[in-house]
Amino acid sequence: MAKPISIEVWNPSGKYRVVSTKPMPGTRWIRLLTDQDCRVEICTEKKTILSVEDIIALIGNKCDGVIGQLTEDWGEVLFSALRRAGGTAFSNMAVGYNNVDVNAANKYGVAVGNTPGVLTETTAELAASLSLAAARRIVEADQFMRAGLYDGWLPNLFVGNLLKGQTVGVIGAGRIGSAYARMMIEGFKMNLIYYDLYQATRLEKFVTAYGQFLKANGEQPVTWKRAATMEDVLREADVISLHPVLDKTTYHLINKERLSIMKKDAVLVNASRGPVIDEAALVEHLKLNPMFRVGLDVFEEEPLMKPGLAEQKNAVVVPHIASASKWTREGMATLAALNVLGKIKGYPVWSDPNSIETFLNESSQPPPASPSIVNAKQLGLPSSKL
Ligand SMILES: NC(=O)C1=CN([C@@H]2O[C@H](COP(=O)(O)OP(=O)(O)OC[C@H]3O[C@@H](n4cnc5c(N)ncnc54)[C@H](O)[C@@H]3O)[C@@H](O)[C@H]2O)C=CC1
Ligand SMILES: O=C(O)C(=O)CO
Repeated sequence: MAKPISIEVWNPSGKYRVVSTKPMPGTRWIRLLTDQDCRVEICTEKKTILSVEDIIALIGNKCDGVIGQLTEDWGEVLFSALRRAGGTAFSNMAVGYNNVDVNAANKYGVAVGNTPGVLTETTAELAASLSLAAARRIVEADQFMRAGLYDGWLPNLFVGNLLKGQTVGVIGAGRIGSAYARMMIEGFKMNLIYYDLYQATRLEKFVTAYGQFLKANGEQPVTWKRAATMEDVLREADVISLHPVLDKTTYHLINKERLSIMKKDAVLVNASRGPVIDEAALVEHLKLNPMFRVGLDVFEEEPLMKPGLAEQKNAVVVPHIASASKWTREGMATLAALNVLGKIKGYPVWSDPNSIETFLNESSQPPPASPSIVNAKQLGLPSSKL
């Protein structure tokens, strides 16, 4: 017999059963659910990544909705199990939902929520941190200090790259890519080149206005360019940060060939999804080009790194923590819980998933709506007029 899964239960007499596959930061998300007659069951298993079988056991025979994680494989098997248990609501505690088969969810009439907006700045700040850490060799220098190797200032010690006046390249200039671009432009007076399927009009206007401000102050103005091809970004930029969604069009977007056209001393940052880079090709490139540096938050086969990556001094690696600020993680939990609650209660879907502040305001009741349901149209869910 399978070992029972350990859980923590809130409001045992609640009418609706909502399962969270992981403990999540804060308590507001729990309160919002229990106040609305939900029994909340939180999986407290020590195991980091739950299997499909573990989640089927959690869903059980009666489950109205599940809050899940980006490490879980939400496809046909789980959505059919959820539907059999009477459930129609699922939310990822993440903005990216490449772990979710939305077609399967549609087939079983399950709403799929995600958590955009609340993590935009936090994620962009981590991408900016990785850019700086890689450009200025901060991790290498830290290790050198701790190893007791510092025996005095030297003209050639840990020389890195100056950002001011250089070009920042952004691939995927959506919410996070645009926020990152602004940080690098405003903070370090970098010029912008970006590639996206859509024009980033607000970002372009910001750079134009900031350039005019600098010029009026007698400083060198910053500039922007929307690249016709991704290769243009790779050839021209000194620091390149990847922020697209992961789908068929972005899988191995950065491969051996594209790495070879980048500047030999470029900095490449990835805080989107690991498979956007062919990581084995990247390891080879790092070995052959010691001046080329990367900052990685995500990996092709998490939690693993491809062989050789950990040994490369020109790589800064952190464990998928880009959205890990307290405010953001509590906000993600709140949005995910409200996505599930909204569907269970038959609330409409918030009409602008980018404007979620009202759901995050702790001193007021959130509006009766699901903040962000990605398959609302396919399921014919009503849109909130609030
Ligand atoms: N490392 C982490 O902890 C985090 C990672 N993410 C990842 O970042 C991604 C982006 O998040 P947001 O900015 O909120 O999403 P978004 O939807 O606002 O931006 C994504 C952009 O990528 C563009 N894009 C799509 N296909 C493309 C292609 N083939 N070439 C170039 N651009 C393309 C889209 O047009 C869009 O502008 C998420 O999907 C998620 O995978 C998000 C948050 C935290
Ligand atoms: O939200 C996401 O997509 C993440 O990767 C975690 O914040």
